[in-house]
Amino acid sequence: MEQSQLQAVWEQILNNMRDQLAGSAFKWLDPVQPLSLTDSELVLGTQTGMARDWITSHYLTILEDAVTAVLGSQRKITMKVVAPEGGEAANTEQKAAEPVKRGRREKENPDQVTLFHDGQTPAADSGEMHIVAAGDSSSLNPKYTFDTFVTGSSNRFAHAAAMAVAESPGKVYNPFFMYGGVGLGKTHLMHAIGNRVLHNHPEMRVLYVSSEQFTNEIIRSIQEGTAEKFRQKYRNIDVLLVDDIQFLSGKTSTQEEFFHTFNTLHDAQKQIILSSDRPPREVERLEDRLRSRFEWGLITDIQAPDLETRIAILKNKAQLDHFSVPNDVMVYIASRIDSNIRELEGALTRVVAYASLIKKPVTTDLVTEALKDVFPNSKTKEVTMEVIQEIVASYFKIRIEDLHAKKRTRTIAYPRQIAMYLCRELTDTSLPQIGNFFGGRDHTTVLHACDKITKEKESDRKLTTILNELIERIQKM
Ligand SMILES: Nc1ncnc2c1ncn2[C@@H]1O[C@H](COP(=O)(O)OP(=O)(O)OP(=O)(O)O)[C@@H](O)[C@H]1O
Repeated sequence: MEQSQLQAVWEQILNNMRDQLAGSAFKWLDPVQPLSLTDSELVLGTQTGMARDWITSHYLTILEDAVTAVLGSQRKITMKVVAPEGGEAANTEQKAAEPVKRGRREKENPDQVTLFHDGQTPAADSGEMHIVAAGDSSSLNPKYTFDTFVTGSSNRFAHAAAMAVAESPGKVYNPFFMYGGVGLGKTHLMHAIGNRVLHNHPEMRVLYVSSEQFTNEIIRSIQEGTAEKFRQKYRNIDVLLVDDIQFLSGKTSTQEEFFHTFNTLHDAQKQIILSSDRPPREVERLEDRLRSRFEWGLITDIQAPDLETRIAILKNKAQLDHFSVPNDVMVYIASRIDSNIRELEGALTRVVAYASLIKKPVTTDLVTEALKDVFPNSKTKEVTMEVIQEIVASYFKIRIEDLHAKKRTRTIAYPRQIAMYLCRELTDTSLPQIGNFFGGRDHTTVLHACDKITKEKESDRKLTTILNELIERIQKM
């Protein structure tokens, strides 16, 4: 398996564990390197024996479950100590004991972790400090940016509002509250805001925490009598991002503390960004004074993506992870997983890993095999240009021959362009092959049609609806 694929599989495994583990676990897990994967074993590398032993004794079961969930079957997990680049393993014992403590601030306050907006550790003397985050908070994921976020009608508004907030923190919508179902991109957008703010204002202090981490910190500060230190930290930041706020439900003392943090930051025109699986009014056992504050700024929802957006998300993922996956396979997966984007991406990773392990090309047949527990009764269907022409012709009430003919009237040319676009998007035929199939046209005509439809659908909602309807029908054939 190629290293980039292996890395993508490993990230999927990490993501799977993120749902179950506190952020502190990732101090240990994030530096782990995947070394090899076969159909029986996953070999992982740590930088020290201590990290290896800690992970084995604390996280092995969850790791094994995550591996099974992502790959569809069990693997033996072997952990090896490997020396980090440019260093000897023996020298790094100390470092790995505190794997993510880096940068200069740690010396001043051991409870703080210094994180860098590009996810890299700068040279020790560069002085480039961008963000100070809580000791057990997760770092901003450098991959979660606006550039890697695919928009469609389900999330366009949330995306635009998030961009506006990122460009003018504390000035436009405060607080900015996003809600939506599981795995629909709330965390991604929050990180994208944080990353953009740090890109524009490297001097700003941005803090991302889950509600669970926030609660744990409060409890610890109460137990350890360090409440003042906690307040200092939370009330001295420029952008506070709190994820999954619904978990504050019923936690009276956390809500009390959060209320004061909120007021201090808001009064100082610092940006507050919150996410939840439901709107503020539906979060149970939440104090009214907090609920009403959550409603002060802008509330926006993220819906489940439509089929076109799901396909676009998979294409984006395939490109980012250097997966070579035929279009019809992506359409096939996207048409079957219609709510959770995490699952959608997970399915793609699993298919690619499966194909690589059994050394077979990625086809819809292989998808059925790799994902048999995800879609138990599915049959393989191949999307062909014939099927696309048939569906498009019947939808626009024209004849299939019209799609081949030379006619250029809009009633014919427009459906023809849509049909060409769909052939390009849903099958793996080349531009000349499509041109040939549509009455011997030149490949530049096909290219023009594809570009035109791609551009128009950005602003034309009706066209997006038509395309979705057509893809649904094509899939049902
Ligand atoms: N529009 C999108 N474009 C690209 N990737 C996306 C998009 N929406 C979600 N994803 C990806 O899907 C995965 C799940 O998204 P994310 O973790 O942001 O969901 P969430 O809404 O925060 O879920 P949860 O409710 O479980 O916290 C991530 O890998 C994210 O990058």
